[in-house]
Amino acid sequence: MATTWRKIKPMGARPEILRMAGVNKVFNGQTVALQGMNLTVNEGDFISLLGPSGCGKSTALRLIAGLMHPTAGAITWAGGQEAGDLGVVFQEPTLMPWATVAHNVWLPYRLRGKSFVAVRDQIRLALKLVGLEAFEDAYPRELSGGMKMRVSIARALVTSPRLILMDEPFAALDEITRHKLNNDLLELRAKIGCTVIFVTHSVFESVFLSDRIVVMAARPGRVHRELAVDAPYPRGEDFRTSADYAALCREASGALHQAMGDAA
Ligand SMILES: Nc1ncnc2c1ncn2[C@@H]1O[C@H](COP(=O)(O)OP(=O)(O)OP(=O)(O)O)[C@@H](O)[C@H]1O
Repeated sequence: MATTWRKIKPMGARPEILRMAGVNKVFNGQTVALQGMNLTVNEGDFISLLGPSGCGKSTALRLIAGLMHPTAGAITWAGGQEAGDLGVVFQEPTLMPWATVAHNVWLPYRLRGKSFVAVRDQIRLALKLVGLEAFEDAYPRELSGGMKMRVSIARALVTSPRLILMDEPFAALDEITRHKLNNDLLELRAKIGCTVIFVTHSVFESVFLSDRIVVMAARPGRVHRELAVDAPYPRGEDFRTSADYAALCREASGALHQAMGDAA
């Protein structure tokens, strides 16, 4: 993993890294999960995909991850995609119970044929970034839910990916742990300048984390509206309890209700 991190540029100066253009996804010839989805991702963006259940948020992530192909349209990486360009964090930490924390974080490199010893420093660095450097020899069963999720995040960022996809990673955690991990994720982003697409149902979480919120509508799944969250980072408890945050949440909530009304 890189030891010199990317710096997050101001919104207007971020180079494009990925583009979805006119993407449709139809399952079994009948379920139109996405129709005409357009999205441009720029380096350093923190984008939330916010929308009602079934609007195609996970489908969009799975398409970007290359786990399936669009029925129509194109997903293009600027400069082409290379191994290690993508890190993925799912709602469940999906750790191998028989392997130590360090061996779990090794997985993306192992799949590329790199020995544990060759990437040990990168693994240690990734664990340090998520505050688990003292747990490299622990097994998943010895960790709390929040710690398991941190291991999953370390595994996603160990290759210094250009883009990290997170599919409702904190949805199963209690409120306090979720807030803590939201704070830590922003700190992490400030340190390493990663680009994130984050799927959530939570207006509050999307406003707290993102600089762009893509509100999606269902039936068929599509982008309803994009909102810029024009609040400076770093964001912490002061932001979470501010009038600006409340106003931004009201705006995002209004857009979400409109999107759900559109779909009704
Ligand atoms: N493999 C599949 N086969 C058939 N239909 C699918 C498949 N995956 C998703 N769908 C359908 O596509 C639509 C979009 O699903 P998707 O999981 O992307 O929505 P979502 O916005 O992520 O929902 P949620 O917030 O509940 O996770 C839904 O109608 C879903 O039933």
